[in-house]
Amino acid sequence: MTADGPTVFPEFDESFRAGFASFVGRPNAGKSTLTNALVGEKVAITSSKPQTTRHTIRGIVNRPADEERTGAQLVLVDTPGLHRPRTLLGQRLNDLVIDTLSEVDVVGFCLPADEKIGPGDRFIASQLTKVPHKRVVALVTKTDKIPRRQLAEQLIAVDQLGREHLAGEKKQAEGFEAIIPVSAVNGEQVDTVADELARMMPLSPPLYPEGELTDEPEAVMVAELIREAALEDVRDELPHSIAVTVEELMPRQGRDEDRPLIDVHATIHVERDSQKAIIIGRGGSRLKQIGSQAREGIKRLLGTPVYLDLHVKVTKEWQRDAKKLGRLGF
Ligand SMILES: Nc1nc2c(ncn2[C@@H]2O[C@H](COP(=O)(O)OP(=O)(O)OP(=O)(O)O)[C@@H](O)[C@H]2O)c(=O)[nH]1
Repeated sequence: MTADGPTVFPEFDESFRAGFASFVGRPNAGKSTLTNALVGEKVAITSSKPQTTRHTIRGIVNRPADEERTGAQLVLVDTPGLHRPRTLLGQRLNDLVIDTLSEVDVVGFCLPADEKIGPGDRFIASQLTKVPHKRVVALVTKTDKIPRRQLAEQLIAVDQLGREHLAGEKKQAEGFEAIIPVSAVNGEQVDTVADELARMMPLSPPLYPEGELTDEPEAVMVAELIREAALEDVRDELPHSIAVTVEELMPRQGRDEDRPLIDVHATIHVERDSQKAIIIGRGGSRLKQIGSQAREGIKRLLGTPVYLDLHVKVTKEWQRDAKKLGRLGF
C-alpha cells in the first residue's frame, strides 16, 4: 500500500540528519504515547523493506530545517518489550530486541516520572550494556503526573541508574547521553525530545519519502491489531500466551471500484483450552467484541472496510516449541 499522490522526499542539504531510533522501557512506560506525540497525526505505519533494519517502523518524524535547526528525519522503530526471559519465546524476543537495538542509531530509554525505578528498569539497563557503543538517552515520561520537586528527585535517580549501568564503556562512562523529562499528554518537551534525537542522528539524506505508508507486510500490522484487541481486558490472564497469524488479506473480487472490501482471514493461537474459552467468551461474545474492535483498527489502517474472519486455535505449548515458533513467524 502506498499513500495517494506523488512520493515526496523532504528537502535536505548537507547538514540533514536521518536515522533510526527505538524506545525501550518496561510495559506502560509511555513508549507508544510518546511515539504518537512525536509523529503527530501523520502516523506513517510502515514496515521496513530496506536499509539497515528488518523491524517494524512505528512512525517517521520529518522535521524541516529552519533558522535554528537543521532538517532531520527520525525513523522510530518498534521493538517488543525487554523482559526477564522465562520461556524460549521470551529469550528469542530479548535476542530480537538486542538485535534491533544494535541496528538503530539512538535508543530512548523511557522511565515514568511517577514510578520508582525498579528491578524491571534495572534489567533493561543491564541489557543495554549488551549493545556496545550505543547512544542511549533517558526519557523521563509522564512528567505532568508529578510535582516539580519530585521530578528533580527522579532525574537524579535516573542519572544514577545510567551511571551504574552504562559506565565502563569508554564512550558512556558518564551514563546517559542526555536525560530529558517529557509529557506526551500535555506536549511539554516533546519538541525537545525530537531535537535531541535529531541531533544524535548521523548526517544522511532522508531515508524514507514523506507520506509513505506500508509497503508490503500489512499482514504483520493486521496481526498486531488483532492481538491487541484480543488482549484487551485479559492481559493478566493471557500474558504472552497468544499469537496471531493472518492467512489471507485480499481485496474482494468483483466489487465496485468505489465500494472496495478487503477479506481478512486470521487465527488467534492460544496455548490451552482454558485460554481458548476466555478468548471466545460466553456464547462467543468476546470473540465478537475482539472482531469488531480489530476490524475498526484494520479499517483505519487500510482505509477500506474489511470483512474479518477470525478463528481461535489451541497450538499447544507454542511458546516453548521451537518448530512451532518458527511457523508463527518468530
Ligand atoms: N499522564 C500521562 N499519562 C501518560 C503519558 N504517557 C503515557 N501515559 C499513559 O500511560 C499508559 C501507558 O502508556 P503507553 O504509551 O501505552 O505505554 P507503553 O510503554 O507503550 O506500554 P506497553 O505497550 O505496555 O509497553 C497509558 O495509559 C497512557 O495514557 C503522559 O505523558 N502523561
